Amino acid sequence: MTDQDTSPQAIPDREPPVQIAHLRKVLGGRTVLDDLSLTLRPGEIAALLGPNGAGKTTLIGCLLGLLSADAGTVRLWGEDASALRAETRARIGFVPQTMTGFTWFRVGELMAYLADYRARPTDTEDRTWEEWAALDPTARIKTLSGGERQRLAIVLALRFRPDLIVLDEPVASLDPQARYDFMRLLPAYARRTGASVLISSHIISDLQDISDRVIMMRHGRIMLDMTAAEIAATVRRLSTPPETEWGVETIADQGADGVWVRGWHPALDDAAAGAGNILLPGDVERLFLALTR
Ligand SMILES: Nc1ncnc2c1ncn2[C@@H]1O[C@H](COP(=O)(O)OP(=O)(O)OP(=O)(O)O)[C@@H](O)[C@H]1O
Repeated sequence: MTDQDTSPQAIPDREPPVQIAHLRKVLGGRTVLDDLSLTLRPGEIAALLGPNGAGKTTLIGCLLGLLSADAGTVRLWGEDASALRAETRARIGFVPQTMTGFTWFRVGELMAYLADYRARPTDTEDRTWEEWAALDPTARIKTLSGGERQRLAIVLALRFRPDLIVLDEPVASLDPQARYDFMRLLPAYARRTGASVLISSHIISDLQDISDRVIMMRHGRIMLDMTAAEIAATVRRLSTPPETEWGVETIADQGADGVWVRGWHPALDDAAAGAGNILLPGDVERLFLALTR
């Protein structure tokens, strides 16, 4: 990697990489995404969390223009996601949940084939992902294990130095060492290249460490969209229902286990404890479990 920006898009973008407004998607007669709005800013790393069936993959499909919106708009750098120019499409690196196809290729052949096919040159100086993946270039793709295919999908998506990286559960089949290394390399790489990242995963502890922002979905809607720091500072679990004058909003009621609130100020901690509350600081994993129960 050189410090010089070798990407063809050195001019700052006027529009955000992702801008979704009032998106609705119906699949099989069911509303799977419902009035969903989301903006991703340049260089931001956003974690997309949600239980099975929440709509994460559908949202990613709409974002990439693979699925059409039934209502609302999806724009990438100001362009309609369903009609992106080839140059704009080449700015996106997408890692799908599972990589299918291309089974007859060898690893090295597929890399070369896709490098020719893309409207953007491969970053040949930066071997971050090739080194991380440690794949045999002569191996046939049909012989790769699930985790090796996942590594390949990551290399194929990222070696073009994308400006927008979209990852749909990229680590599910990686071994612990590969996952650990990936979760350290990804934010460093994004910071270095200025890429924006949207990453979905069920492994919350991974995401909370690397993301600037946590987006929690359920039933096709965004339930919470905050930075991890905001969650730590302004979200608490109280053991008793909050006093109204504290000016907080209840976001999840766990009955005997207490109430999650947002809009908290750390200066209230002592007063709340003095009133007999057992306070739990905002924590992404516990909050997710409370919101999606
Ligand atoms: N083609 C389809 N026809 C009907 N329903 C669909 C279709 N594709 C997805 N769905 C439904 O849409 C909902 C959202 O699915 P989606 O794959 O987006 O969820 P997800 O949040 O990615 O889940 P997971 O964590 O399990 O990957 C699910 O209830 C799913 O059954």
